[in-house]
Amino acid sequence: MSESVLSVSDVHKSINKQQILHGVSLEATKGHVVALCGGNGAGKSTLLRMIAGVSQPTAGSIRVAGQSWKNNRKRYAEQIGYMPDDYLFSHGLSAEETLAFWATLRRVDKEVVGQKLALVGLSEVRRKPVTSFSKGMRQRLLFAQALLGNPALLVMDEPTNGLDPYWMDSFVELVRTVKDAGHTVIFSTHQMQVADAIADEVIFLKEGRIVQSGPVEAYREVGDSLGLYKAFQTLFGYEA
Ligand SMILES: Nc1ncnc2c1ncn2[C@@H]1O[C@H](COP(=O)(O)OP(=O)(O)OP(=O)(O)O)[C@@H](O)[C@H]1O
Repeated sequence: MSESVLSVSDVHKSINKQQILHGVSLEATKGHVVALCGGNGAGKSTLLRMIAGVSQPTAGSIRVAGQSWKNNRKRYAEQIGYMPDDYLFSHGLSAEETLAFWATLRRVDKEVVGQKLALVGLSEVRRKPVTSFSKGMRQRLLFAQALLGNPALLVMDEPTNGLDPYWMDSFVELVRTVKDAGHTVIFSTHQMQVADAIADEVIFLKEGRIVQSGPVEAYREVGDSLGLYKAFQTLFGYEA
């Protein structure tokens, strides 16, 4: 049997008495890429933040590489690299300095900084201020940050939002590289072409519930790459 890396079991979440998630369960095995798809307000970010350990479920449980936040927060956090949907970078710091700062927080050797910058293709611009970077370059830096601790699970919130086709393609390649290296990935998107390009499994979330899920091939069998678009349109009543 494949090794389970992420196990979300009957997770509920309420914020200010509003129920956001209603009993969500999902599994991801080692080296698998899961796309969490849904329209605005479906609960994707809320779920990903809980998997990342930023907030906690109201009920239910989440395990990552056998660890739970309740039992050991430090060990749990070590299993996860988190790429938020947005991040305000410090003014004046270069890419290298920014990553070195995060490496210190993570207690990761400084030499890893150079390796991760090379992996995401930012070595040549490592001394430039991050505030001069394009959206695609900043996304790459956040990606490098998420990989610093060599996590079992990479959690990414809308990683390709606002990227032009060039950065989108190179992002897809990066995810393939980390998948081949054995990392498990869960990411949210409403861009079906991204899900189609990199996901092994697709999960559709609507109003805080999983309404459909399955291997990406199953959608291709229904209508080649259009299968995912059609599923999205049918479920959410508009185009992705
Ligand atoms: N801190 C919060 N306080 C109040 N309501 C919240 C909070 N966080 C999320 N919500 C609500 O929970 C619901 C789900 O939000 P969430 O950001 O998880 O959705 P999403 O699927 O990521 O949407 P999007 O694609 O627009 O980012 C929304 O109705 C949102 O207003």
